[in-house]
Amino acid sequence: MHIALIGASGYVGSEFTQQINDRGHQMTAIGRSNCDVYSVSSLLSVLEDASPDILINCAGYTGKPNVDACELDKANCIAGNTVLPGVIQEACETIGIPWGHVSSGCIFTGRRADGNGFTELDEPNFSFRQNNCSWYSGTKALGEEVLAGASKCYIWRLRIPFSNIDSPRNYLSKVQRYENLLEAENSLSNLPEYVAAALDCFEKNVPFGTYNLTNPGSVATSEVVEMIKEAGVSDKEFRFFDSEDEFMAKAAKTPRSNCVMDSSKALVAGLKLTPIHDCIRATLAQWQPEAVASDEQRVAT
Ligand SMILES: NC(=O)C1=CN([C@@H]2O[C@H](COP(=O)(O)OP(=O)(O)OC[C@H]3O[C@@H](n4cnc5c(N)ncnc54)[C@H](OP(=O)(O)O)[C@@H]3O)[C@@H](O)[C@H]2O)C=CC1
Ligand SMILES: Cc1cn([C@H]2C[C@H](O)[C@@H](COP(=O)(O)OP(=O)(O)O[C@H]3O[C@@H](C)C(=O)[C@@H](O)[C@H]3O)O2)c(=O)[nH]c1=O
Repeated sequence: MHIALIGASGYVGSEFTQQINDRGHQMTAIGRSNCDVYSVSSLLSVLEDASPDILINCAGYTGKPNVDACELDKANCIAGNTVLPGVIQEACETIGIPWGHVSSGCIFTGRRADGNGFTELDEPNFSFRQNNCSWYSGTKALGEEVLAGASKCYIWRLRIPFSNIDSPRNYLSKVQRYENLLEAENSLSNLPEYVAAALDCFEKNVPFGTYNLTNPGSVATSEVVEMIKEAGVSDKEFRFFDSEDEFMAKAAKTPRSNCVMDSSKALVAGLKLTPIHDCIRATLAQWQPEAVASDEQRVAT
């Protein structure tokens, strides 16, 4: 299969690149360096030259080191997360290729009123419509609205990614590096499993639509800390904020989405996502501290 990948240079895009190569697919990377990605005609011209079978969009604006930074660059953020998916949709539909878009679970907060996790049928409750969200989350929710009714399109929701490779973007690293932690319950996505599930959608002819690609279940920050200690990955004295108010006052500029998601639609479709506690333990057992991590040592857990 020949895959056009938009956003290959990023954290999520690097994992897609690795797995696309590992699976023996051909790949054409498209980005701002070789295309005006906001122009349908420019994008079409690159796509017509390359003639891919499918397209994957993992470009977007996340803010660095975290979503607080999106509050300072709102135009770029809404361009990358809301406008860009619409341009890509138009281009893909014009040439009739299937495609997938990396969305985020950060368009939800908490749990559903019935206590269950949010499914793909639930309306985002952390969005501009609720007027309760960060700029980042608002733009991601709007990005999904832009794609409502898209044909031959997957929307894959990723949420707080982690892997065994220590890095500033990895949630398991963030937990070890933050001075103080917010106690919260979250569904999370193991990045290698997320990317494998996304690629499997095409290979297994999974029906198009939206999928919560989070590892089944949810986990509290304090449980993650216990697993890090049990695995011998860190013996740090972890400290917690007393409350969300203290977190907001001392460490954050904009509210965070902490939420529980239901991934049963993905599991029923045959996508592989390991239950969250098992997955975190397996990931920590293969932990590669940043200083020694390299391509050769990379293990897909
Ligand atoms: N990392 C995370 O925690 C999560 C990420 N996601 C989503 O995954 C996607 C990728 O995130 P991640 O890999 O972490 O981000 P990175 O910042 O690591 O990479 C972003 C990629 O998108 C491109 N890009 C950034 N801003 C724009 C823009 N305004 N217009 C066009 N292209 C842009 C960059 O290209 P260039 O080389 O040109 O700068 C780069 O390839 C995003 O859509 C994000 O919302 C979802 C949930 C969690
Ligand atoms: C800043 C900070 C966050 N946290 C917590 C809050 C939250 O539960 C968790 C993650 O918050 P961060 O600020 O690190 O990350 P944030 O930028 O909110 O992360 C998000 O990035 C975007 C791109 C997404 O789409 C999300 O899925 C998620 O990965 O860490 C602390 O415990 N202590 C801290 O000092």
